Amino acid sequence: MTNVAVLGARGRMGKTVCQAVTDADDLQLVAELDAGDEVTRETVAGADAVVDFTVPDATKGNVLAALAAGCHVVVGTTGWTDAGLAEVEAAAGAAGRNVIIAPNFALSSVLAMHFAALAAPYFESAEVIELHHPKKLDAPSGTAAATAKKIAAARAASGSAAMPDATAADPDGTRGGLIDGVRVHALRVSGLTAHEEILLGNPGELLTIRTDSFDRQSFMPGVLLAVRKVGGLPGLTVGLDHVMDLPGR
Ligand SMILES: NC(=O)C1=CN([C@@H]2O[C@H](COP(=O)(O)OP(=O)(O)OC[C@H]3O[C@@H](n4cnc5c(N)ncnc54)[C@H](OP(=O)(O)O)[C@@H]3O)[C@@H](O)[C@H]2O)C=CC1
Ligand SMILES: O=C(O)C1=N[C@H](C(=O)O)C[C@H](O)C1
Repeated sequence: MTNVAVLGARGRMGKTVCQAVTDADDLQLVAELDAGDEVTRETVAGADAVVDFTVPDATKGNVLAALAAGCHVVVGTTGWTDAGLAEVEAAAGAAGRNVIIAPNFALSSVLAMHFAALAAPYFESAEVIELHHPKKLDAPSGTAAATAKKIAAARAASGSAAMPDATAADPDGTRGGLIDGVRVHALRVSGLTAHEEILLGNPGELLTIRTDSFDRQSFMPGVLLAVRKVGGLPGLTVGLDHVMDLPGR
């Protein structure tokens, strides 16, 4: 039996994770913590693994505290910087505990990112559109940022030329943000949950890769997989694709 503590337990994702852990035969929910609760050896109540779905401003502090409390950590919260990841990697090494951070635990989204990276070298244009519920705090989504970075890395590795774009003026920023040279567009619309579209184009053809999370249940198989695997993946792992060991990575 693996003991699990959930941080952000009163949030949209945290509540869903608490239920999924409770429903799993091999996992036991031992602590539900939220804003205002300290993360200590006592409050995590013997957890082997801590799951963090909180807010970008709090997640790094939570991860460092959970490592100090002797736990492995699985993180879904977005907003990570390279410096923050390096700090966590060092802390995990020092504590002898492991951390998995994934911008998206939905299998459809992990596969969409993977397919986009595989396809990117074959197209001259690539842009990312992410669509979310209006209560989301950060933009662009962590998933869209990761997607853009994977596309950019694949294009760089294959020596792709710069994308064609004749835009000479964009005073209102309607061409979207640029992440590693890839355009990213963020939509916030009531009724949506979490969605992403990746458009890859050549003269006369278009490949559209789309992923839709209609329900937060979609993230649970990935979260539980990470909880079950984190003890065996030394140090810091970023992205569920590494946990799933996808072919062609
Ligand atoms: N990786 C993935 O697959 C997914 C990632 N996410 C990401 O997960 C995060 C949470 O999303 P969501 O559940 O929708 O957000 P919510 O706002 O619904 O939940 C966040 C919860 O964390 C609490 N909280 C705030 N500060 C702290 C703290 N210091 N310690 C503990 N808890 C705290 C909040 O409390 P209060 O409201 O009182 O501030 C709230 O209950 C976001 O970054 C989101 O982008 C979301 C879905 C999937
Ligand atoms: O805030 C959300 O809802 C989501 N956040 C993650 C992100 O920023 O990529 C994952 C998913 O898109 C849902």
